[in-house]
Amino acid sequence: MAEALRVALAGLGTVGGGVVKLLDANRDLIARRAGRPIEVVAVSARDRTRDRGIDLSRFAWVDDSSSLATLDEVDVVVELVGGSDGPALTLARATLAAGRHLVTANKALLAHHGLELAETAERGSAALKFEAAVAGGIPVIKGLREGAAANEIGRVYGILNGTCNFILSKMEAEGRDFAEVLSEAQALGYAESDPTFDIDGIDAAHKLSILASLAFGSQPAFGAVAVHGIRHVLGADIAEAAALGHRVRLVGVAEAGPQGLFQRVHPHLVPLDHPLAHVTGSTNAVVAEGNFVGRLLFQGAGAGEGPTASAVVADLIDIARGEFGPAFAMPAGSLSAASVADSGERRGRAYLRFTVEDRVGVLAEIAAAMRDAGVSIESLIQRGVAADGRALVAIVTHEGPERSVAQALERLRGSSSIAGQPLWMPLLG
Ligand SMILES: NC(=O)c1ccc[n+]([C@@H]2O[C@H](COP(=O)([O-])OP(=O)(O)OC[C@H]3O[C@@H](n4cnc5c(N)ncnc54)[C@H](O)[C@@H]3O)[C@@H](O)[C@H]2O)c1
Ligand SMILES: N[C@@H](CCO)C(=O)O
Ligand code: NA
Repeated sequence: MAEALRVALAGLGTVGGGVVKLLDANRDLIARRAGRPIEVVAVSARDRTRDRGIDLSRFAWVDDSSSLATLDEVDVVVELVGGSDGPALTLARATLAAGRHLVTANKALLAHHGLELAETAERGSAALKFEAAVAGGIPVIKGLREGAAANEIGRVYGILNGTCNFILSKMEAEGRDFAEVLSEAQALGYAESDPTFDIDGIDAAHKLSILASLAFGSQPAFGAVAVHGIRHVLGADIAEAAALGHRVRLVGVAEAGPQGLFQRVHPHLVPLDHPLAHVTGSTNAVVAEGNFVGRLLFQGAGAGEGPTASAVVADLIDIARGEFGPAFAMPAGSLSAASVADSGERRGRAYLRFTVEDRVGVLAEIAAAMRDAGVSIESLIQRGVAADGRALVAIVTHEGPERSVAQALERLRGSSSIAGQPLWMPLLG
């Protein structure tokens, strides 16, 4: 058998520990499939003494992770530290600049620096691989980059954050509000080190920018994605959505349109006859629409030790086989700049929810604002009066431009009849 592929591993947390365990458990099978053994030779993490349930004495230990990039006996560096900058970026740059291959699960790093890293990788004929970065164990990077490579993609969208999907599913199943469910989601171990990245849609936006790059040949650019999280979704919104035959899901959508590429992460109302409505708990799912292949659905575990390690090691097997090309499906110099999302011209149906004072004229005021902005109302429900004397008004609009809905909301801003911020959610079409 050929010489081993020698791996240096930075980060021994959930994913890094999983990679060591997987390489141990499936050692022989991986060697047969890869045509050569894959061996970890050096590791780096913050705490050398922590018990991780794995024997680290067989690996060289390095305190400064960036020095893994230039260790003599290393072919590939696996970056599982996390963070868009700091030690992860330093290590990624140093590894690729040294002409070494890099595998990473770090979507934040790629969303912010993917273009630069892809250019450096190409200059050094090195691989830059990141299957674990989007939807964890689901082979969606391979699916788009290889499986669907012959297609023009019209739209790619999906549930890209397990933490949010877990929270929304729990709120739905148990009729509870966001704040009550949040701590349970954090205990799952899927949350980012800064959990606001999950809840505010940032993690999903990182992943969406990577998917968009693969699907549309755009430069990965976090700043081009419009981002809204699930913080303001109430249990009552989920109940109204259910009454309307929908479920609330945080969906990232990247779509080619007349104004260029549009990328947005936003809670959506998803109709019950759509597969994404049936994705529950921490599961992820991605849909890609190709002009020859049709609709593809990728679904599975988007996070966790085993599934994420499975994706990291799949990348190592590709490298061991010598199977890799440009990081983002075409040479970095051919990727086009991503246009910044402008939703104004988009058309669709929308859900709007207002918390209102229960008094004469409130509904008329809301209806007038809709009329004046040219928004056509499909249905309107006013629900109950709470102890504080407030009621909930939920509206679904007919299809129309998003700009008109934004104008209606603008007209209502500052109204003394409306408490707090109204919530707007598109219906997934
Ligand atoms: N946990 C998941 O389910 C999951 C899924 C997909 C992608 N990811 C991504 O994988 C990466 C790792 O995530 P995780 O959940 O394993 O994180 P984690 O916090 O469990 O582990 C991070 C590891 O990095 C080490 N570390 C921190 N600073 C370091 C430094 N300067 N040098 C060397 N090591 C350092 C820590 O000691 C720890 O071992 C992140 O980019 C994350 O977004 C995680
Ligand atoms: N925090 C992420 C981990 C996987 O990338 C999630 O909840 O989906
Ligand atoms: Na993946």
